Order: sequence, then structure tokens, then C-alpha cells
Amino acid sequence: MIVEPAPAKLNLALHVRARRDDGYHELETLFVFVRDGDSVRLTPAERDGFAIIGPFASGLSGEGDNLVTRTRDAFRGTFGAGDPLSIVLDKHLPVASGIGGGSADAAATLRGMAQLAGVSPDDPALMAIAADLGSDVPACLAGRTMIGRGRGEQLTPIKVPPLPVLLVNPGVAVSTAAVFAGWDRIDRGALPNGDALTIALAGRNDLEPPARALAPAIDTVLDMLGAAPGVRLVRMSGSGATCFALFDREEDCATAATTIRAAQPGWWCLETALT
Ligand SMILES: C[C@@](CO)(OP(=O)(O)O)[C@H](O)COP(=O)(O)OP(=O)(O)OC[C@H]1O[C@@H](n2ccc(N)nc2=O)[C@H](O)[C@@H]1O
Ligand SMILES: Nc1ncnc2c1ncn2[C@@H]1O[C@H](COP(=O)(O)OP(=O)(O)O)[C@@H](O)[C@H]1O
Repeated sequence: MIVEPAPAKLNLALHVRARRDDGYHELETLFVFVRDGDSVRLTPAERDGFAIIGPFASGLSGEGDNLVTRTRDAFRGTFGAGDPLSIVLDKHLPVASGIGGGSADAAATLRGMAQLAGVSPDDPALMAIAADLGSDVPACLAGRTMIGRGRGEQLTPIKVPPLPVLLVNPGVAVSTAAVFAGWDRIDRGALPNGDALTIALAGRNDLEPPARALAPAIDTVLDMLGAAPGVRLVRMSGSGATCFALFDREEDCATAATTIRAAQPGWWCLETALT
């Protein structure tokens, strides 16, 4: 049995540069990962099985299609059938929330299946499968801080300090495609140069305005995070609606979490750290 962690992704900065003829957008983004997330358990079995457990299981259980089973089938398409597998997805990340839960699950499934099949984690075919599954899956397969370009699949490593971070989602799912469609098509420029923190602090998320138009609750989340003592940076991640606040001190992160949980008990709130 293998249990693969599927940590949440954040975009500390996300610059949308152009709309391509294939409908996707050219991006420049700073991908980081946090300590916590979903996990995928893979066990060789008599026949294939797939189950979803955990606090956000109900948001997905009704859907026949899941990125985990799609990934399993894509892996087999490249590397052969192998043993039947019982797969359990433990879903802790809110669905369609800009922190790449589905992409992280896909990447964890690829890593786990590669390990079971004796495929090297560096096999380039894994990255090719990842890029086919979704724009964020290559970064999640790499699983560490990266500058992403193109659709997100051109990756360059960079280091980030393990700062405390608070993630807050107001419980509104937003469609990635709808948010990109709302981008005003104005190129506001490249990612700044420098170390990861400099890039984050001087960068932007160009998807914030269209996401805020679709989900006005994001305004309230950003305001509450921005009012937290000791906060270093507040921004939305990906296409939203999850927003993050970076802190220098764990105590400040914990205080902000307590304040927000008391004011908004229905929101999802995760105190974690960059890895
Ligand atoms: C915005 C980002 C930033 O990291 O994150 P999330 O909000 O999903 O977490 C990603 O680019 C999302 O990646 P992912 O969620 O894998 O998206 P995909 O399945 O590839 O694409 C979903 C839809 O989003 C739009 N899309 C996605 C990526 C991109 N570079 N340009 C796009 O226009 C397209 O309309 C596409 O049909
Ligand atoms: N394992 C999965 N986890 C989350 N979403 C999934 C999964 N499999 C398929 N999906 C579909 O993918 C869509 C995007 O999900 P998700 O990766 O959570 O978005 P985001 O990258 O914006 O956080 C969801 O609306 C859902 O229908």
C-alpha cells in the first residue's frame, strides 16, 4: 500500500500575458506548495475500486468522472495495465477553489502508480501525462516551488522560505474557465526579477478582478486577511476563490485564523506553512 500526499498549491503571483489561439492563456506564475492537502492511497487488489472520503468528499462523490481515475487510466495507457488497484482519495481541500486540489490528486496518483510499477519518478513520460491532464498537474508533479510559464508546464525551480500562511475560502466554487474568460486581455507585464519573496511581493494575480466580479465574497476575504496584524502579503490564489495571507510569525497566523473562524464559522480556514 502507498499513501501519497497531495499538497495544496498556491500561486503567490499569477500574471496573465496573452490569450492563445487554442483558448488557453500564456501565464507567468510563482507556484508554491504548503504542508497540508489531500492524500491518495493506492493498494494492489483483486479488482479496481475508487472511493472518496474526507471533509470534501461529498462535493465530488456524485461526479462519475474524477481526475484520479482519469490519471490511473492515462498512466496505464502509457505504461501498461499492471495490477488492479483499490484507490482511496482523502479529500481535505475545497473543490474548484484555486489551490489545485484536483491537480494535486492527479500528481499524487501518478507518483504512487509510478512507484508501484517501478517507473522512475523522473521518467519524462510522467510529465507528458501530467501536462495532458491539466495545466497545473506538471507543477504539482514537481511538488516544489517553481516559476511556471506557458500554460504552466514550463517549470524553473526557485527557493522560498517556509513562511506561515493562512488559506481562507468563503465556500463559493468558481469555474477556472469562467474566470479566464473574464480577463480583460490587458497584459500588465512580466513577473518581476529577484528571489521568490521579491517576486511575490511585487507581483499580482491578474485573475483577481474577474474572480471578484463572479464571487464578491472574495472582497470580504481579502479585507479580513488584510486587516490581520503582522501580515506580509494578501492575495487570491489561481482562479479563486481561496485567498492566502503570508506572515513572518506563526503566532500572527494563528491569531488571524482564530479571528476569522470566530467571525465567519462557515468559511474554510487552514493554518499551514510553505514547504
Ligand atoms: C488558474 C490556475 C493557475 O495555477 O489554477 P487554478 O485556479 O485552477 O487552481 C491554472 O492555470 C488552471 O489550471 P487547471 O485547473 O489545471 O486548468 P485546466 O484544466 O488546464 O483548464 C481549465 C480551463 O481553464 C482555462 N485555462 C487554463 C489554464 C490556462 N493557462 N489558460 C486557460 O485559459 C481554459 O478555459 C481551460 O479549459
Ligand atoms: N479529485 C478531484 N478533486 C477536485 N476536483 C476534481 C477532482 N476530480 C475532478 N475534479 C473536477 O475538477 C474541477 C476543478 O477542481 P480543482 O482542482 O479543485 O480546482 P482548482 O484547481 O481551481 O482548485 C472541479 O470542479 C471538479 O469537478
